Amino acid sequence: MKTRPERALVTGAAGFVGTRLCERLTDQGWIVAKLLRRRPTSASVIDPATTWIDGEDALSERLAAFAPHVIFNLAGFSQVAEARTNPTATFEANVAFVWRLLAAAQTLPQKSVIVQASSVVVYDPLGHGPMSEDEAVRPHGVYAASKASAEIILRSFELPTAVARLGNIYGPGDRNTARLIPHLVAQFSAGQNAFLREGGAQRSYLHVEDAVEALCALAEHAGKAGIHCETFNVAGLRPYSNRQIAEIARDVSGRPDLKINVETETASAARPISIERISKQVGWAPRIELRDGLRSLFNEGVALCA
Ligand SMILES: Cc1cn([C@H]2C[C@H](O)[C@@H](COP(=O)(O)OP(=O)(O)O[C@H]3O[C@H](C)C(=O)[C@H](O)[C@H]3O)O2)c(=O)[nH]c1=O
Repeated sequence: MKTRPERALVTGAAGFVGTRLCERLTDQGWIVAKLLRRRPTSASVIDPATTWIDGEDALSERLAAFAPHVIFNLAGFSQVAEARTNPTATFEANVAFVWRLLAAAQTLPQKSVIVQASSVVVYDPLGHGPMSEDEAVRPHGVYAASKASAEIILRSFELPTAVARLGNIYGPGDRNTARLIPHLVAQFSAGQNAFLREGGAQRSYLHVEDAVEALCALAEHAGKAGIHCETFNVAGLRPYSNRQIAEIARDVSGRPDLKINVETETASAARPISIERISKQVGWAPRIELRDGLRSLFNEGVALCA
């Protein structure tokens, strides 16, 4: 722990990764302010000094009063399908909000470090070889375009910034069964078969604890003198097909009798995500192996279907 606690603003603080990040920062002695899209239903969780609701207060004034050392921007739509059906709201949350946040941050006398949650979806899914940060971005679809647009904005402001291009994050606390792993855990825990829309699609999964470690390491890295805007892939070591993920999840669930129903099985090219840059420059690497991470979801009795 640092001798003098630092101040962090976390946007998207009520989300899956945001919640874990806030816990981790608080545990490490940081003073954390949370920016939420909407007021939580339980009024008791609101601490007006450190919980801000987007749209209720002038952002610049709040920022000036709190003077965060680091702003972790995790706000916005994080689901591909949801973004596709809500393009205007996605633009507002994933693109316009970034502009407003940076415009406010730019006015601070002491520049905050910005850590932005972007996504590996900015890469061309049909490209070849490992996805590396040197590759030109080629977003397909509304969600990917919103993430790529935010990156352009971040590069255009003169603030110390680290962009984390996150792979698929999983772990305790993700109760959104519209994502593959929560769907599998909910189904197998309830003794039900699983359904895959596409068996062959490949993704590099990363445990939320590893993701949070990476975000904190990037904050420290971006705080070093002379850094403007740098981009880093943050993902698991190798891609797995949806079918492989489902088979591992079924294996560790202890229910080998359950079925994995697959709608289509197009073989898709595996695009591993290179994490060489963050390993070499920041010294981060994932620690939790996928099978262990999935097993702990079942062992901890995470009732995702509750
Ligand atoms: C829920 C569900 C999903 N799937 C398939 C659809 C995809 O081929 C794959 C993964 O889907 P999921 O929605 O879990 O994740 P992505 O669409 O890759 O998006 C996620 O990872 C990226 C990097 C982000 O940036 C997004 O923020 C994040 O939500 O499983 C099924 O086949 N059946 C199901 O019931």
